[in-house]
Amino acid sequence: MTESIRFLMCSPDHYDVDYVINPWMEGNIHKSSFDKAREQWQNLYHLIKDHAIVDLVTPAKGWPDMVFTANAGLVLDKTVVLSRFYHKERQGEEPYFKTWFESQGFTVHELPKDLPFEGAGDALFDREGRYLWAGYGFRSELDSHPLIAEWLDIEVLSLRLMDERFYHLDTCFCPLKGGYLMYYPPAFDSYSNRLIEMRIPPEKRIIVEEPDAINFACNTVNINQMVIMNKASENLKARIEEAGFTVLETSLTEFLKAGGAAKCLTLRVTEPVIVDRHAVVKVESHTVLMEGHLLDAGLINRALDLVVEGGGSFKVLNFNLGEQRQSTSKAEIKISAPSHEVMEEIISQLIDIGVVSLEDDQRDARLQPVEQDGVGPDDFYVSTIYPTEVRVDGQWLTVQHQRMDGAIAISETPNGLVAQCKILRDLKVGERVVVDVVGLRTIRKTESREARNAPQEFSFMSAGVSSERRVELIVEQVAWELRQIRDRGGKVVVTAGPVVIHTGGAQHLSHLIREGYVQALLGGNAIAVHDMEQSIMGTSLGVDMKQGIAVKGGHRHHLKVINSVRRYGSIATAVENGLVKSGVMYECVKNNIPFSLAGSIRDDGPLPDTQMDLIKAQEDYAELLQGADMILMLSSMLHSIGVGNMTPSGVKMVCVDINPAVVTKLSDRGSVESIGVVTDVGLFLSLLVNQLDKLTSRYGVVQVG
Ligand SMILES: NC(=O)c1ccc[n+]([C@@H]2O[C@H](COP(=O)([O-])OP(=O)(O)OC[C@H]3O[C@@H](n4cnc5c(N)ncnc54)[C@H](O)[C@@H]3O)[C@@H](O)[C@H]2O)c1
Ligand SMILES: NC(=[NH2+])NCCC[C@H](N)C(=O)O
Repeated sequence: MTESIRFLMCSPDHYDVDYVINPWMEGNIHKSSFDKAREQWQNLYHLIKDHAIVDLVTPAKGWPDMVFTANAGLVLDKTVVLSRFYHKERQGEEPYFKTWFESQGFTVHELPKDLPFEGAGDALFDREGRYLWAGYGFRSELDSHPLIAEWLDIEVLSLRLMDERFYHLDTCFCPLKGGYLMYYPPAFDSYSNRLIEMRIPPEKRIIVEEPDAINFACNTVNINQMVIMNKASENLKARIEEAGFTVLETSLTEFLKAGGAAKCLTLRVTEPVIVDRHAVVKVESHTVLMEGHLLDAGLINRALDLVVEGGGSFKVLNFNLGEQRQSTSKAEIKISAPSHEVMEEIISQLIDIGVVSLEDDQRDARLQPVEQDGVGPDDFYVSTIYPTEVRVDGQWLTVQHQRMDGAIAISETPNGLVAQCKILRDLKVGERVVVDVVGLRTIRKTESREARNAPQEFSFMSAGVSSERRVELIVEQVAWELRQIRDRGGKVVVTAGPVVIHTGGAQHLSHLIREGYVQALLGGNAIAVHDMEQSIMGTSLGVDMKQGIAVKGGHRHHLKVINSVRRYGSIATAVENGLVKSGVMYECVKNNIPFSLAGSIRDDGPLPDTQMDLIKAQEDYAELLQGADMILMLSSMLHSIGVGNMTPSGVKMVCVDINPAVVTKLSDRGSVESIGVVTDVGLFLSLLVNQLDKLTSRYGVVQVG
């Protein structure tokens, strides 16, 4: 017997599966056998007793899970951090464990009431005593880790649990003597896995596979070179033995029904104490403010989900609920993350949805100089579509040329500091670029309840993909908007792919251009080629547009068209000389509508107007997009995504595509102004033109094209 090692156990007099608080208990209510449980517990008790001292705490009636003493608290030396159970089903165990610890002369630390932490079930010492691994995600809150680090004066490494079957750290993670670690990696998020790999060298990692993990192989009691567990496969046993341990199996099936096994049934009350240790904790906290229709627009849910999905945790410090339909709510939320890196990622996503960091009222943004033209600092802040402000030298600057996926560059000008969004290639030495996420805020329009809720006639719908039956309603809305924009002299930009022509949409798009509904056209080589092919030869990609059948030799038509237009030197000259007599390109030229054709690797020809210098093409696109009120994106994934990336929020975007995935990608920018329509583009355009004609005649201004 090793005198210096002691464990605390609790006999299963009142043990049963009485309720469900973890997936193992489901379907097992009152299914464990009392006699068998007692026998299994006795076997474990004697096995441990042969090698260590076992103390017993008196079981209390009505608290069936009290057998799992690992959850009593976390002990180091003569100090204990008492558990604060997450579920009320176990909270009644707390006073019994507290009394026991006090009777044994421990100094007992108690966490605040609303800060769950489930003791040694969720916190495991490295067996060399160097640091503490602490789990969070299901039963214990990340915010408990800094307090534990302080009280036990030890470095805490936070690990996030992801699989609810492994809801306590000790169900999937077991540090062993000699710096070994037996664990089941898929139970953790990638950040935690990296942290583990940084601390434990590969030769000391004993990876447990799922079949062993679900037999609670990681839930092991380690006494020197011995490991006691419910069950292990031959393969796992061999690997553990290779590391120098003896494996003792003892069946604990009745306790598995409650979600526990060997380690859960014990609490080690003598832990190796390293004298030279210090409290270190990487957990960071940050207080943020949210304002708006937090409940009815679902903003608070989105924010809290982002925090949790990002690996952080939160505490709502204040919530001021707006009392009336039009009033907004306000919430102050404390966010915690296991490291600065994780915090940065979470905050940057929260900034995107308009959350304001409270500390940032006092903090300037962090800037780093551009050291090479066209290259940003490593962790530059990636811009979004939302209007952004950045705090430099104590003043908030509005970022100019807002766009997605750029960097924010600060330059000194004779008129003072200027902040602007720049794509990486445009960064210049002499500018400074925002890194990290401090000193930044985005300005979000308060979304009204109505905009977020079910679509109403003539109100622009919230972001989301429409179902087929809503297409007509959307067409009505788009038609209404197009008319409004035209009447007030606004700007509509169309980006379109060749499918518009193949689906018979050319005549409708031509109509829109002729009627003044389009102020710029963006596309590629193909739309122009197929449109002019239809105009000159009556086919589109060799298919007769009237009869819908392929014409003999038709596959060469578009090349002939390209060749003819090349002879004229430009589309405009070809139109002026009567080669092209109708269609989309014809209307553009005739109505002085600027267009930009961006080249691609698959282009035939190309047409003389197709810009094969892609940087120049992007600049042309950006210029034509300036000041747009609405962008109609018609069946071109390539050009639509390109356009989406350079457009700030506030511009209405309508994306029409037959593929829901494309529509979702484009319309899901989180802004109310984007709308997706999953339908055939030819059909959409024909409905749109019809509706516009109806609207126009309703106003008594019938215009004949
Ligand atoms: N001959 C040529 O030079 C030639 C030919 C084809 C494409 N290209 C070039 O290739 C690039 C990409 O072309 P793209 O824009 O056609 O391709 P793309 O793949 O980017 O987009 C086509 C989109 O149309 C959608 N679509 C298909 N049928 C539809 C329908 N009936 N209704 C609505 N949506 C429908 C698809 O889901 C897809 O998202 C462009 O630059 C283009 O100019 C050149
Ligand atoms: N340390 C452990 N993993 N303990 C297992 C506890 C089981 C108990 N039924 C619970 O869900 O809380």
